[in-house]
Parts: sequence; structure tokens; C-alpha cells
Amino acid sequence: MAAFSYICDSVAVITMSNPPVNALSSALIRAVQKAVEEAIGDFAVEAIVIRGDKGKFSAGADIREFNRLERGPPLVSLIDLIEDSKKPVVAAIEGVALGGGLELALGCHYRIAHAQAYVGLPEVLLGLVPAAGGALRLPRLIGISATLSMITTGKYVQAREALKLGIVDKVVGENTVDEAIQLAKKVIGQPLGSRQLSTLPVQCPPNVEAFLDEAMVKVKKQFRGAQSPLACVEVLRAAVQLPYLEGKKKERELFQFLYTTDQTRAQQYAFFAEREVAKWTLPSGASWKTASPQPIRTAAVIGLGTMGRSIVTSLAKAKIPVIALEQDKKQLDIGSKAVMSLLDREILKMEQLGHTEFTNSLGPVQFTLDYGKLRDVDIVIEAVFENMALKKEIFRHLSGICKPEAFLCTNTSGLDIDEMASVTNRPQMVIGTHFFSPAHIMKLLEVVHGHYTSSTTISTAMRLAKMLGKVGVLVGNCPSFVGNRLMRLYVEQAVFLVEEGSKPEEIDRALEDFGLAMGPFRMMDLAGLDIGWKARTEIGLTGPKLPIGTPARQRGSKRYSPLPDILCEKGRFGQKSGQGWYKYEKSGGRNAMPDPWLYNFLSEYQRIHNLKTHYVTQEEIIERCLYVLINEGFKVLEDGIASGPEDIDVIYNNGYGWPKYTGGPMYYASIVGLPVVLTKLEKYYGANPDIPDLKPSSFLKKLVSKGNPPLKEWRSHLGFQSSML
Ligand SMILES: CC(C)(COP(=O)(O)OP(=O)(O)OC[C@H]1O[C@@H](n2cnc3c(N)ncnc32)[C@H](O)[C@@H]1OP(=O)(O)O)[C@@H](O)C(=O)NCCC(=O)NCCSC(=O)C[C@@H](O)CCCCCCCCCCCCC(=O)O
Repeated sequence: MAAFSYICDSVAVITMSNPPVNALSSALIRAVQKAVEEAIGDFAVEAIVIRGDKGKFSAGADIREFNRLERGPPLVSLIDLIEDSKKPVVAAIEGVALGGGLELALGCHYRIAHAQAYVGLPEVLLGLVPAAGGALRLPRLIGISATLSMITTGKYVQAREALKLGIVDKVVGENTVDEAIQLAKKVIGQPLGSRQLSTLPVQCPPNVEAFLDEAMVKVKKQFRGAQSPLACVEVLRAAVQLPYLEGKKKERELFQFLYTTDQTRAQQYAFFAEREVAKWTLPSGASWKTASPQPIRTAAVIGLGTMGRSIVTSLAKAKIPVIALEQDKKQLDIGSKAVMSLLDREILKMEQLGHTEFTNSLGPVQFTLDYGKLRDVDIVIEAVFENMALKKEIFRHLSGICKPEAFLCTNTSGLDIDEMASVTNRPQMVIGTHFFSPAHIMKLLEVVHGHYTSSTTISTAMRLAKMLGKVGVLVGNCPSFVGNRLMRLYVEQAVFLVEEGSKPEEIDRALEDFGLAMGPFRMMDLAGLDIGWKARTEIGLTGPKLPIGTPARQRGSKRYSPLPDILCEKGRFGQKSGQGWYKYEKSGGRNAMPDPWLYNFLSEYQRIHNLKTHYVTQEEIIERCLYVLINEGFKVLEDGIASGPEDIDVIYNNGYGWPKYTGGPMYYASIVGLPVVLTKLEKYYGANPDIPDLKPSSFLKKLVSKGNPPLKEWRSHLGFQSSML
């Protein structure tokens, strides 16, 4: 656990050991406490170094212990013991010092970090506040403003930025522990007063109260609906207004309050769900344990449109050398300029954070028109626009050119992977990699498993996700996969509600108040209405392929709304054309304003189609839009397209702006209660029998009939006879 491991010339080195991340469990805290007490009491020891085993300092409190009833010794007292020590204590930070791990390091008198290490107080991401003095000591070290930014976002700070901010005293390229020992020796006998952070004054801007009031307003807006960022501002206020010991009481109070909320439970669920989906398993028994990923030393991207550019950037950021290919000189010039500008921005961002070495650590990018250059790459990501014929032509071509061991990926948001695989000489090495825009920023990667895809290919694509710093979620091959399959119904429901009398801004507001980053109409306007229009035209839902005589608001026996098609026919494509569901200050403008033109247009539309409108309540907006999405989630599970509810939640939390503090759509449904969701769906389906997507799925009904089991048991009720995984 922890050992007062060795004494090196009067310096005791204490190693924290609790694999894999040295989380501060009760047992580890107890062991460190014992080791520190021993070192303090040992005459032969004049200074102490604390380090973490296996290259990681500590990832903080052991989250798995949060829900246990028994409590171990408090971390807070251990940190106080360290700070009060008359013998200097140096933290040797390798890997990570997060949450309680950083708080422990802040209790030490000095901190040395390895250049690759990072530190942070990410408690807010778990719906909590730092509760072992972090939010009280950090502002005494680096000031209120920098602390505010760190604790309200939970962002991780690389060693060099930490040095710039003053969190660590020194950054070293190697031998962190040896350097820490040297420093410890050097400071033996020196006064420690100025190094005991709890005794120092908080560094405040001139009008700190106004600063904090403003911060509260900003945080409320930025993290709409989330409780813990607000508590983070409160704890900082306590740090400013109260003496350290009273601040500690406030910090504990806030932690205790948050500790019992649904939000922290949801966020802890979301944390573990992300780790769980990374451990994919197929019904065949193949899994992350049995299939080894192949090395990805070089990559190629085909197509330098919006997606291709940011995929290239993402690969370069991960230091993977990449060849970017376009079909003609003009497109290549435009694309390469765009990529260079994205890379420049990334370099600038990193330089601002103090990473002077970053420039050299981007993977090299080579631009070409020549397919022959792709001969030796390990993986190709095709990212041309959504056209099956074109994609197949490319895959046929790649088949003949790439080395036999090369994996072929397609970036598609819903086209059939098997159809593309079928034209290659290696269908088992073809896989879908559905990136989200902008790909160098968004964390989600849907990894789409086709019928022929081998487990080695899956393993390699999931490994690629990790290399790119993304959360990979393995899904089956069906139209629109998981994320967009659910999203389509949510958006469709929102449009039906507009036909029924609601306004786009009312629907957006209701869903944004629920916590979604952006309501459906603002989202459609941002993405461009023409994209969906083209897709619907291609499959004959609208446009010239639509059979003559098809009723305007019906396709087959289902309700259909032609509203988005009509807007496109009128040239209203959203932000890009300055008008869509909203109007904008100019083409490309971002400021969505309700449009009186649209109100008149909708009244006329309702009159022409003889629609009876009604007052749509906020409750109906939320329930119809979200429950139809959740209902489809149950169908996705039933169809074996996702292996568990966690997969759907991770997709929504990381790719669709779903509020993580509700855990994700499926977790949210489990909290609302499946019988409630079922009853509401039955009610809405009863009132709208021409919307079959509102008809409760049989899996939802089955779960309700089994007594509404907890989410972690849902998988065991799935048959998986028809698994697509
Ligand atoms: C660390 C990472 C960056 C590593 O990332 P990587 O990608 O390398 O690996 P994984 O993410 O896959 O993780 C590997 C493995 O490790 C597990 N794990 C990671 N972190 C933890 C952890 N902190 N605890 C437990 N387990 C952890 C992970 O699950 C994986 O396990 P698996 O089985 O799947 O292999 C990355 O993992 C990461 O970012 N981790 C999270 C770091 C974090 O969030 N830390 C903050 C934790 S909260 C905290 O520290 C709180 C502190 O402020 C101290 C609080 C003191 C409490 C005092 C309270 C007094 C009042 C008490 C009142 C209580 C109420 C009452 O009873 O009245």
C-alpha cells in the first residue's frame, strides 16, 4: 500500500501504491499516514519525499469507496500532518496528481513534476467540490482567478503550465524522484512558514467580491443546471472571506451536501460507464482482453472537407504521421491551407499554455494527390462526403494499393459498412470510425463494427480512439448507427411540436433548461438544414423521387413534416444562409433571433394543412422529445446495436451535448423510473397514433414487467439473439 520505503542520505522516500492509479483509498491513506508519522518520528530522517508507484503520483480519492458506509481515516488530517511537519516534505509528481492527489501535493512544502505529468482538481466533473483543502490552498498559491478556472472546469494542467501558474516549483525531464531527493536535502533546516500554504493570505484581485459575483453569473450560464460548479465558486468565496479553518468547515459542508445529490451519482456513473465501454466484449466471446490492437505508426486521410481536415489535425495532435489525400489540386490547396491553419491554432494554444516543445511534437502531415503514397500506411480513414458510390470506388481503389495489413476505415455518420467492405479484398479489416465535428475537439468516436469486421480490427480502432484522446464506443452497423438514429427521432418530434403550435425558441429553451447544450432548432441551423434535405431527397422522402400523389404530411402510414424541406426550398439553410428556423445578423452569423417571418409562415402552413394547434407545455416538450429518443435507445439495445445502456449514455454525454449530470439518456430514464417513461409514451402514442416511434418498445415493456430493475441489470434481460455486435 504505502511504504516508508527507503532512506537516502537522511531523506525518507514514501511510495504510495494502489494500482492502477494510486487512488487514495482508506487503506492507502492509513498507510501513508503511518509512514509519515514514522518518518517524522525518526531521528535519522531530516526530510521526506512522497511519490506514487509505477509512474503515477495519485488520481485522488478512491471513487469506488464513495458509496461505502464505512469511513477510513480522513485525507484532510493526513494533509494537515504533512503540512505541519517540521521536516520538509517534497512531492515528486509523475503521471498524474489529481483531486485528492493534488491536494496532498499542495500539503507538501515543495512540488517537483515530470514534464509529462499533469495536475488538476477534477472533482467538479464528478459533481463534487475539492474537499481536502484544495480550493483553500490553491488560491493562496496561484490566486483566485486561476483557481476558479481550474476548479469550475476540472481541467487538467500539464506540468509546464503548472510551473507557469506556480503550482509546482520545478519541472524535470527525467529522474523526478532523484531530483526531489536532491531538493529535499537542499532545503533541510530552512524555515517552512512560507511553504505552508494554509497559513498564507489568499491572492485576490482588487474587487474580489464583484469578481466572485460575476464568476457566479458566468458559471451559471456556462454550466446550466449543474450544481457543483456553483459550489466551487462558493468554496472560493469561503476561502476569501473566512480564516482557513472556517473555510475548511464550509468546504466540508458543501462537499457533504453535493455528496448526497442525484447529480454526483449520475456523474460517477458516467465516469465508470466511460471506462466500462472501453472494455468491449462481443457475444462471440472476443473482447479487448483477447484481441490485440495492431500498431498504428502512420495514417492516411482521404478527403479534406470539414471532417477530413479535423481528422488530420486530430491525428497530428496525437503525433501520428499522416498523409492527407485529395482528388484534385484545387481541393488539395484549399484543404491543406485549412489543415495548416487548424494546426497553427493548436500550436498557438499549446504555446500559450507553456508547451514550447509542442511545435516539434505534432505528427508530420504530408499532402498529396497520389494514391501510391498510401502504399505503406497502417491505417486509412476515408472522409469524403456521404455518397455510397464514391466511397465504394475509393475502397475498391484502396484495396489494390494499400499493404495487406492496412486497416481501412470510413468516416460515415450512417452508411452501410458492409456494403463498403464487400468491394474490398479485406472485408475483415474494414470498420466505421464515425468522428464528430470538429473531430480534433469532440471526444466521441463511434466505432462501427460491420458483419465481417475482425476483433483485431475492432481492437485497433478502439486503440486509435484512445491514442487520439477520444472515447471510443463500439456499435453495430445499422442506418445512422446509435447516436444519429436516436437524434433523428428527437429532432423529428421537435418539428412535429412546431406543427402542433409550439415555437422553435420555446422548444429550444425547454431542452436547454433541461441541460442540453443546444436545443434542436439551434442545432439544425448550426449543422445546416440542407444536409438532411439532401439525404431525404436522395432516399425519395422529398423531391423528384417522391411518388406523385404522396400526401404532404405522410410517408407510408407515418406522420411526416415537410417543414424543414420547405425552409430549404426557400433557401433557408440555417446559419450559413443567415436564415433557417431563426434569423441571423448575416450569413454565417451565430446570433439566433426569433423570426417574425417564420411565425407568419407557420400560421399559413397550419391553415393550409388544417392543423389544430394546442398550447404545448414545457413538460410535453421535454417528455416527447426525450422519451422518443430513450424509447429508440431501448430498441437499439433490443436490436443488439449497442451492448448496454452505458454505451448509449457515453455516446450522448460525449457527442451530443447531453448534460452529464443526468448521467445520459438511459440513466436518466432509470432515475425517472421506467414505469413512468412507459406510461407517458403510451399516453403520447395514444394521442398521436401516426407517430409509431412513440409506441413503447418491447424491451422497455419487458423491463417494466420485470419490476423496473436497476440499470446495471438491464443487459441480463437482453436476449441478444439478433446481436449486430
Ligand atoms: C487518472 C486518470 C487520468 C487515468 O486515465 P487512464 O486513461 O490512464 O486510465 P483510466 O481512466 O481507464 O483509469 C484506469 C483505472 O483506474 C480507475 N480510476 C481512475 N481514477 C480513479 C479514482 N480516483 N478512484 C478509483 N478508481 C479510479 C478507473 O476506474 C480505471 O479502473 P478500471 O477498473 O476500469 O481499470 C483517469 O482515470 C482520471 O481522470 N481519473 C479520475 C480522477 C479524479 O476524478 N479524481 C478526483 C477524485 S475525487 C477526490 O479526489 C476528492 C478529493 O477532493 C478528496 C475528498 C476528501 C473527502 C473528505 C470529505 C469529508 C466529508 C465526507 C462527507 C461524506 C458524506 C458523509 O458520509 O456524511
